[in-house]
Amino acid sequence: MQRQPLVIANWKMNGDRALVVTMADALRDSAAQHAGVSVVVCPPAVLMPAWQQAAFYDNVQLGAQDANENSSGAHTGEHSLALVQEAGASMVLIGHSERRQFYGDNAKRIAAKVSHVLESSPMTAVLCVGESAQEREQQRTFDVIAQQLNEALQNIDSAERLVIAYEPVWAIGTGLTASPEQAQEVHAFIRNWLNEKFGPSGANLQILYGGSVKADNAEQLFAQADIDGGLIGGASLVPEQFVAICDAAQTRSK
Ligand SMILES: O=C[C@H](O)COP(=O)(O)O
Repeated sequence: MQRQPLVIANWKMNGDRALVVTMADALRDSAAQHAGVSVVVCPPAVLMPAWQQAAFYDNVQLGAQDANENSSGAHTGEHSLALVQEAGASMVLIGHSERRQFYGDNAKRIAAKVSHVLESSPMTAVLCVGESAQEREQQRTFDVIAQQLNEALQNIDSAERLVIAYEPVWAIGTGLTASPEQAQEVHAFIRNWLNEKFGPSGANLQILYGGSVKADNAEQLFAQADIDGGLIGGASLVPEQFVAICDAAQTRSK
C-alpha cells in the first residue's frame, strides 16, 4: 500500500493572526500543486480558532503542538485532548525534543500522552524521536531511537493513528540538516523497528523527517525510500517556503 505524503507545520511559539490568514491563502492558492499531500498546520493553541475560521473549507488539517496526559483538572496553562479536539485538531505532536528538554516531557509522560491520545480520542499521535549531537558522535543513534520508541510505545499494540517524526536534535533550528542518506538510514531503522513491533501495518506507518527542512533541500530528502514527508519548524512560518516544501512532497505521490 502506498503511503500518502504528509507535511506538518509546527509553528512552535511563533506566528500571529496575520500569518494565519497569509498561510491559509497561500495553501489554498497552491492546493492543486500538492493535491496528493496531506498538509497539517500546528499553530500555537490560541490561534487554532483563527486557523479554523481562515481555512475551514480548505483541505488542510489542524494539529496541536502538545496535549496534557490528564483529561481535565488543575493543570494551569495546559490543554486537554478534548479541548484541542474541540478546537478542530485531528493530530497531536507528542514528545517534541523541545518539550523533552525544557518542559518536563520525560519517557513516562510521553508514554502516557501517546496512550491517552490513542485511547481517549479519535486523533492521530505524531511521536517525535531523535538523538543529540553527542549521542550521534558516540555512535548511539540507533540505541537512542530504539529506546525512545520502546518507552513511548510500550503500551500500544496496534499501529493505528500513529505517525513517527525523526528529528535529530542537532538539526533542529540549526541550519544543519541531516544528509538524505543519514536521514534515510535512521528512517529505515525505524521502519524495521515498527515492522518488528506491529507487523506489516507498522511498517506502513508514515515516518517524517524534521530538522532544518527548507524549500531547497526538501525534494532530496523526500526522494528517500522511507521518508514520507516532513515536520517543518522555521520554514513553516514563511508561506512561499512552506508551499514549496508541500510541492516537493507531491513528488512522492506520483
Ligand atoms: O517541529 C519541527 C522541528 O523542530 C524542526 O524545526 P526546524 O525546521 O526549525 O529545524
